Amino acid sequence: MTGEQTPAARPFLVDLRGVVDLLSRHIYSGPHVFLRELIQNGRDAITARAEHEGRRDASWGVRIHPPTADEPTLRFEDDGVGLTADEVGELLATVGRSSKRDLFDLPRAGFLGQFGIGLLSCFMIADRIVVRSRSARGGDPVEWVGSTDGTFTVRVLEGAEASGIAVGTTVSLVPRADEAELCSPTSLRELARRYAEYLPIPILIGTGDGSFDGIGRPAVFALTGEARAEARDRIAELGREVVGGAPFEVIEVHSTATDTHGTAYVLPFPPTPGARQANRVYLGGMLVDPRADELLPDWAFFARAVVDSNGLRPTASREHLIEDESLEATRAELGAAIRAWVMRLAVERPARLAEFVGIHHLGLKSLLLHDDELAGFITRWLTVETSVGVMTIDELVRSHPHVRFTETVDEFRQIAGIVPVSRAVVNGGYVHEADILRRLPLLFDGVTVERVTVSGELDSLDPPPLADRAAALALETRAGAVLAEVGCEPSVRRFAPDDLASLYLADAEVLRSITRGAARDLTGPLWSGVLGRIDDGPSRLASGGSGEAARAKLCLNWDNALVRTLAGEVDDAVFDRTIRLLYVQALLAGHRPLRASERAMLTGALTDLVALSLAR
Ligand SMILES: Nc1ncnc2c1ncn2[C@@H]1O[C@H](COP(=O)(O)OP(=O)(O)OP(=O)(O)O)[C@@H](O)[C@H]1O
Repeated sequence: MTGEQTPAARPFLVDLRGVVDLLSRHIYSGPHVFLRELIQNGRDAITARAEHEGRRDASWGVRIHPPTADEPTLRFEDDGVGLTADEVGELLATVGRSSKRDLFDLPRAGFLGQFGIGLLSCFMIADRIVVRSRSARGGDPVEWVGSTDGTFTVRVLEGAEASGIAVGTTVSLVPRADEAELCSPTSLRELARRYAEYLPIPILIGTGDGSFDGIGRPAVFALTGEARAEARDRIAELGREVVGGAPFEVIEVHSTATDTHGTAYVLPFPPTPGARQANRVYLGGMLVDPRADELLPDWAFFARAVVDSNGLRPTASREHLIEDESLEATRAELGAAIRAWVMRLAVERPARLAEFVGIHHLGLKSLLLHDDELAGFITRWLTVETSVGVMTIDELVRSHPHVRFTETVDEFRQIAGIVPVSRAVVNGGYVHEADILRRLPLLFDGVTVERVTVSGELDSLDPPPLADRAAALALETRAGAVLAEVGCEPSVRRFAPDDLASLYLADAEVLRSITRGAARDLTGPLWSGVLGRIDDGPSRLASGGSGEAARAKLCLNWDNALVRTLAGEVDDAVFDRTIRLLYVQALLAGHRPLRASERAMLTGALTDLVALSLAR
């Protein structure tokens, strides 16, 4: 027999310093979380004691004694179940061991801890942790001392040392000098309040003169039923704190899937673009994430929720939620509550809904494109700009069931001035607007939509009467010769009002081409080459070049007296200068920036006209 031996299995060794470093640098957001972990252990120990004794004493709580000048030790006492000598050895000294997991290694309901690393966070502020504990299960009290070098001692306390130690646990730490500030009474109070103000057990902080301050307040945001109705004002008051002003609305939200209860506050102002949702999440009354943006659906960008849950799961740092099925189900249920509020508002208080839409219209517009159900009742309350004034979509589809809209603001500006009331046009140029308008036939019975263009509208304007056609054509030809140098084509039409002599009209693509032309004049050779190639491409359009169909138009109003005069016997020089002036005037009226050549044209035409009149 060769006697091959199986090597003996040996346990992993853990370098505690490495683990503490891992915790402080990569898991927890900073050393301050040690207090949260201690409060959480105290709270869990009280839950375990209540389970063990079959009763809960309302006075069981935690007491925090900040270090003082005479006593540099921070003491943290709880009235929980305590630990026996065996438990101390097993639970405190084994990284990752927790009494809060069940037979199947799942987190036990009712307990906040689960990972078995929380106590180690105390090493982020102190080199030694001293735990003295007396178990509710009986036996002598015990002392466990752990050090950052990875060693620990356990001893049973007897006689005088044991007397005066009640059931519960005291953790003592001497903060390192660099963490002393963190352990000042003010800082401890602030931290305890941040993490545990809603924990339903007494949490007391020593003031240094033997007295204690309590930090608790009821979690009004999570109340339900009658208690919620009674706490209405306090819930609204909390909303001011959460949203930074009186909330537009306070909505009760809950998820039965995860035993989550809370309140969603509707922002009274539009959130800044790109702002995170920042919802506050408590688990069992303890703060987990003050800025959770995954709690509500994206579309609920206008709400900020504060919730307490017994079913959502935290990451090991306890600073975020795990993105799992529970969170997904919760998000869906909370979203449904907010959606139901919007629906109720639509039915019961339409004016209030209109106000809400007015505040959040920009965000709502993007949301409506993805959410048909919401779109069904929100869309009608959105307002749009039309050639006959601002109106809600509801008013629009009633008065103009055939909705005509422009794709850009520029086109709208050009068209709005000439279309008759019966052919009103909607400005679809603002963000998401055209997309929403295109969907109107899906949302409203009998509604049709049409995208209008400048050239299409121009074509629909009346031509001069038959008897005047020849004169009008002659005017077009004569004006065309003057305007050729600016790449613009005259077109004689009739439109109201008749005191408007001319209009500058150009389709979106023509305007883009003109802008590129202006940029070419200003930029260096590289860019002007690139911009030039765009215009020389297959979709070649004219700003000063050829491209018949796509040239800008100077639309001359045949009903205007000056235009009619120009169609008569007019001296060449006067005709030329007047057409130039009408062109520049139309550009200015259309809010088009003047190019250098157009500025020169304006000055030149005026100077010449003055000179001509002086010469006569
Ligand atoms: N104050 C206490 N009273 C009684 N038992 C305690 C106390 N503090 C810690 N323990 C015991 O020590 C174990 C380890 O505690 P630790 O804080 O490291 O992890 P945890 O609370 O179980 O989990 P988590 O890392 O999620 O906080 C606990 O499971 C608990 O059994």
